[in-house]
Order: sequence, then structure tokens, then C-alpha cells
Amino acid sequence: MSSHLLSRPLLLRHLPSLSFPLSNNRFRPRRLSSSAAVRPPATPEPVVSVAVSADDRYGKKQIISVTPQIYEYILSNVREPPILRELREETSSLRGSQMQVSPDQAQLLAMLVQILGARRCIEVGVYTGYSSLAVALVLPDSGILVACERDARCLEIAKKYYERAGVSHKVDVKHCLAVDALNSLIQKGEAGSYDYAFIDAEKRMYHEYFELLLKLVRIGGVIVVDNVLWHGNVSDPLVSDPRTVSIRNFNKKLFEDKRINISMAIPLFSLLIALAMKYDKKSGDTMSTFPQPSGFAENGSALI
Ligand SMILES: C[S@@+](CC[C@H](N)C(=O)[O-])C[C@H]1O[C@@H](n2cnc3c(N)ncnc32)[C@H](O)[C@@H]1O
Repeated sequence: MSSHLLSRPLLLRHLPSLSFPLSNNRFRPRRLSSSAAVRPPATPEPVVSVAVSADDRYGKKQIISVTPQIYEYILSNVREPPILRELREETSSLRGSQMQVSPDQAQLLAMLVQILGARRCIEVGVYTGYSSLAVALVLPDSGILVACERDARCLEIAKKYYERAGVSHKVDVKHCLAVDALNSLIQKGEAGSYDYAFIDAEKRMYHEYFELLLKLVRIGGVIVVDNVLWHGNVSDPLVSDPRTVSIRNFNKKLFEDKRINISMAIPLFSLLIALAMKYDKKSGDTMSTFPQPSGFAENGSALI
């Protein structure tokens, strides 16, 4: 999240072009070659591109870049509920299917909700419902997820899956512009009553969504923001299309915002999630207001 970090380009130490058979989970790539067949090397080679900061003061801390093979491995370690898999597969043939969060991201969002002990959640940008269903599945029966989406056809699919998963009673679908839905929640007196929010809609509206959601979440509540790297474009000063500029400015604003604690996490390909936890200005405390996560003991979570 830090503009300090962003201002220091990462050096990418990488192997030559690599290709990865997606079905093979072993960490051994094949080098691309102009000649025909290439024998696999006798000894295993490192398979990852490694990035280190150009600034020596970060030491030799290395960050691996996620190759298709590594990503395949991550995906093979996701416990994706069958109903989510069905929704993902139905969505895969639709226009915009690349927009839905990946199974590993959905698993993380669901775990965050569980760790928070969240009962009241908001999602801005539902599409066909993958991330919202992942959250609704782990909410307690009395929990509620306000799901904001402007596209009626997407919502039909989402509602079908909420129904099939038996979570419809936990999802309050708002078919309208997200800003209108959020303003109406504030007008109804619901400010400070939500535990968790996920922003995943129009990139140039991130500032507006964030300000409204910051009113709606409680102290210690968490706002998760998708796509804050925007395909890596935010770190490239030569890229200046409106969406990139908007997300770059948004990241800077969050970094400087004293009302929240922040963390930029989970780099997967071009995606990166930012977390903002609402801060208590008076006590400087975000933790003391956390409720005990309900059902935590029987549904133990492991963050690995
Ligand atoms: C990236 S997709 C959401 C993906 C979803 N979170 C998932 O994991 O499946 C963004 C969605 O936001 C919706 N959207 C964009 N602008 C919106 C707005 N102003 N109000 C409500 N929904 C909006 C789009 O119609 C689209 O379905």
C-alpha cells in the first residue's frame, strides 16, 4: 500500500520464458526453446521469478512471482464448496467471467468474515454472486449480506445460487447503483453497524464507495478492496489511463488516511487486495471492539 514502496521499483530476477503444463503440479518448468523438443533438466531448477527491492535497505527479501504452475498448485489446495464450483463453472462461459474473484480469494474473504465474527456485511459489485455466496455460506443464520449490483441478468444467476445454497435469507439483494444503496443504508440509520465490506465494482468510484462504507462499518470493521494493483499498472508511471490513475490516487489516499489501519496483501497475478480497518480515533484502538467470533471453536480456521 505504501507509496514509499511503490516509488521504488522492484527488480525482477527471472528465468527466461517458461511454459508450464497446467496439469502438472510439480515445480519444474520447461524452458521455451526455438528448437523442437526440449528434454526436462536432470536436476530440478528453480521455477519462479524472484523479485527483490531495488532499495538495499529492504535487505535481500525475495518475493516470488506466481507462475501458472504455482497458481495451479494454490488452486489445488482450495477447499471450494461444490455449490461455488458449480457457480464458477456456469459463469465461466459468460461475458465478464474474468471479473469474478478466484476460489483462493473467495476462501480468504470467507475466512476474514469468520475471523471477524462478522454478522453484517456489504458487497459492492456482485456480478453472478461468487464472492457474495462464499461470504453468505459462512455467515451465521442471523447474519446479513447486503449485495449491491446494477445488472439484473447477473443478479438472476446470483439469486438462483443463493436459493440453491439455502442462504437467500442471509442476502439482501439491492438491484441499483451501489452508491444509492449505500446512501440509503446510511439514511436508514445503519452507520457504524457493519463488520465487513467488499469493494469490487466500478474502479473510478472507489473513493465514493470507500467513504460511504467507512461510515457504515463499525470501529474494527474491515473494508476489503479488490484490484488495487490494477494489472500492475499503478506502479508504472507511464500508464495514465483514467482507471489506473483513479486506483493509484485511491491507494495514495488510503496510505495517508489516519482513520484506518491498512494492509496491501495477497498478490495474485494482476490482482491485489487492500484491507482497511476502521480506527477508533479516541482510544487509538481497533481491537477492543471485536466481538468473539461466533462458532469459531467448532469451525476452526487455518490461515496458511
Ligand atoms: C468485478 S465484478 C464483481 C465480481 C464479484 N465480486 C464476484 O466475485 O463474482 C463488478 C460488478 O460490479 C457491477 N457494477 C459496476 N458498477 C456498479 C455500480 N455503480 N453499482 C452497482 N454495481 C456495479 C458490475 O455490473 C459487475 O457485475
